Amino acid sequence: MEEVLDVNKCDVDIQKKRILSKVSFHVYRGEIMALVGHNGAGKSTLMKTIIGSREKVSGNIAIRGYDQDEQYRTYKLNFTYIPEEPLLFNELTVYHHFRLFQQSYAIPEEVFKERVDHYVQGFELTDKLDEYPEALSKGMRQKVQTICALLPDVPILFIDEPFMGLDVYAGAFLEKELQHKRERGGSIVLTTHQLDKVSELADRYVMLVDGLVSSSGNVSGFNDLERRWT
Ligand SMILES: Nc1ncnc2c1ncn2[C@@H]1O[C@H](COP(=O)(O)OP(=O)(O)OP(=O)(O)O)[C@@H](O)[C@H]1O
Repeated sequence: MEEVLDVNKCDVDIQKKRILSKVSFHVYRGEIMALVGHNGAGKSTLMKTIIGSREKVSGNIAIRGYDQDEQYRTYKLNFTYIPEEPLLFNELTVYHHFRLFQQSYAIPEEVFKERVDHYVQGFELTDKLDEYPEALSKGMRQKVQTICALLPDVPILFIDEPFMGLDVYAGAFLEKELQHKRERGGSIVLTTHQLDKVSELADRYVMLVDGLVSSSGNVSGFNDLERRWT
């Protein structure tokens, strides 16, 4: 199996406190990996470290063999990220956000138009394309951020709490899109507190307890884990 993400013995400190300790795991091509754990276990910190917005003290991270420290420019073109809280630009319209992603990831015009149409309809944003973020609800901003991350065909997508803030219809649409992405060979790492989503959607899980990987494995064994965890 082809390894897409390799996280190797990562230590992360925040304000001199060790938040992640020797975290190691990998993600294969075409699989969905769920990061689970209690509040404060370190899931968001781990994601931020992988995408490069938080520094590690030691360890290595590579995506498709591109090292985060040595080859960051290529590394970052191999993933997209949906943060827990939408981070949009006040001075750009919804459509301009999509254009920005098109340019950053060199998406061909035809593909871009087709995908924007598809996602905007699926997420019910057709009448919002010319709006600025301040005129959108939080859920709508989350949808815009989600579409941006879905537009490029990157090998791996990181999503912090994908279903938080989305209505039932949008959540179901996103779930279907994530499954399509996986069928096309894409990999996804997501954090979630919704344990039903883990068994429904993910292939494997990594469980963090106080910044340490306490267990990992196939989701088929997750029901047992869930009994121990809750
Ligand atoms: N900016 C920060 N300053 C100080 N401490 C932080 C900061 N960000 C995270 N932490 C600490 O790091 C630890 C891990 O937090 P993190 O947000 O990664 O947890 P999480 O597993 O994502 O939690 P949740 O499920 O609540 O989202 C917590 O103890 C938290 O207090």
